[in-house]
Amino acid sequence: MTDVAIPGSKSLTARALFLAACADGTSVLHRPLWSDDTEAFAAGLTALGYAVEVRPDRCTVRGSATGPPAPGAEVFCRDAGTAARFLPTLGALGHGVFRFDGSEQLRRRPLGPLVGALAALGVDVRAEEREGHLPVTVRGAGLKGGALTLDAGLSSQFLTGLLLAAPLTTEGLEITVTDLVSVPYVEMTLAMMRRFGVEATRTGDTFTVPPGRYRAGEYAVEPDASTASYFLAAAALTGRSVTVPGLGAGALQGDIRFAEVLGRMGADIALTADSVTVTGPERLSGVTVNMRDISDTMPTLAAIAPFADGPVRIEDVYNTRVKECDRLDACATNLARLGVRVETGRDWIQVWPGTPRAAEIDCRGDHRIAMSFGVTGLRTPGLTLDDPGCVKKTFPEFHEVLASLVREWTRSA
Ligand SMILES: O=C(O)C1=C[C@@H](OP(=O)(O)O)[C@@H](O)[C@H](O)C1
Ligand SMILES: C=C(OP(=O)(O)O)C(=O)O
Repeated sequence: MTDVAIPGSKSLTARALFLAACADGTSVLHRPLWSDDTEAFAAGLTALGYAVEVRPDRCTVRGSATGPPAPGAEVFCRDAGTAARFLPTLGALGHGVFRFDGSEQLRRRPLGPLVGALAALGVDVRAEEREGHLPVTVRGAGLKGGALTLDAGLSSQFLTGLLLAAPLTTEGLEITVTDLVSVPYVEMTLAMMRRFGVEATRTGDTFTVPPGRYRAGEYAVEPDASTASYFLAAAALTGRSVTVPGLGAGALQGDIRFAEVLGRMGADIALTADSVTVTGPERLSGVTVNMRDISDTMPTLAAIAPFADGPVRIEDVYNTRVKECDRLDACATNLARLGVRVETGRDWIQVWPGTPRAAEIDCRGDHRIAMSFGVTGLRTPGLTLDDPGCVKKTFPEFHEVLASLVREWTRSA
């Protein structure tokens, strides 16, 4: 059995940074993730005037319960969806002109529902070039709050951005969603808000957040469950065992449920309060799985799917088409390059058993495509990635950690 140390959760780090920035007093975050996305998030907070002190294993944030201290800012979100969908709500709480922009990749991704929601709340918010996309300028004048409807069918991040900011509005927010994906991320948001002292409620499709004050404190970030999926998949694919310490039954991240999917494919799963272990079977079985709640792990499953003894079908993942790239298309195109039979529809992908042959993977600048097919490479001699460095978005050391896992397996064989 091999322990793999996984860096902190991107989603928990971003939420903890936001909440600490909005709390009264100074907060300390332990074991946050430092990667391109969370560095962009922290730099965004610094631009907004918050005092953020970054150390490798710890981060200190001095909060302001009355919105961003800066009288205006330019915030560059790089490739980070979290920064683009959470930080503009801070601009709306502030007083001044706040401009948000991102990489070409992030500019392509949808932002319309958040822009529309802020406008419905009376905020002066404008997309500069293309409706519903970065760059946007927010002229903050404090946020009164109120009731609104929101379409979160392309991304739950629009809802999370509004929920996190809601307690700092004068009247609170009542948000009714007409559609919602990635529900566990919203549950994570509500749990984190509670951890920082604010109770939001959900009744059916309506989320209600009263005005309130976040409490500063200490917060320890769990290892990232989406990152863990590559190492759990590696164990499932090779018949080996991997344990991820620090990530167990009490995890706040929905992506821990990827282990259950591997269990349905015949892997042995041991979940304790604070660890998960996957042991691969002789041969994986085919499976049909709805991944609407855990769609960041869709590429992980698609990339090991050819090695199952029957078809693997992944359903209800339309919104993976508007992530760092069109992930359904990227998975299908790369599997086809490897000589594997694959078919996709609007919101699904099906992969048939096959023996992948050597090919170069077109990563499309997407860390999850690179990491997922990096795992395929464990059983595909000659597989290469055209852009291995794109893993820096969430796990700059991915390739070294995977290689050292393989070295350890070889030593113990
Ligand atoms: O709120 C979050 O931290 C995230 C929500 C999910 O996005 P969508 O809601 O767009 O699916 C997920 O894919 C992303 O990696 C992180
Ligand atoms: C979709 C992702 O990131 P984000 O939306 O936070 O940019 C991801 O990490 O897979």
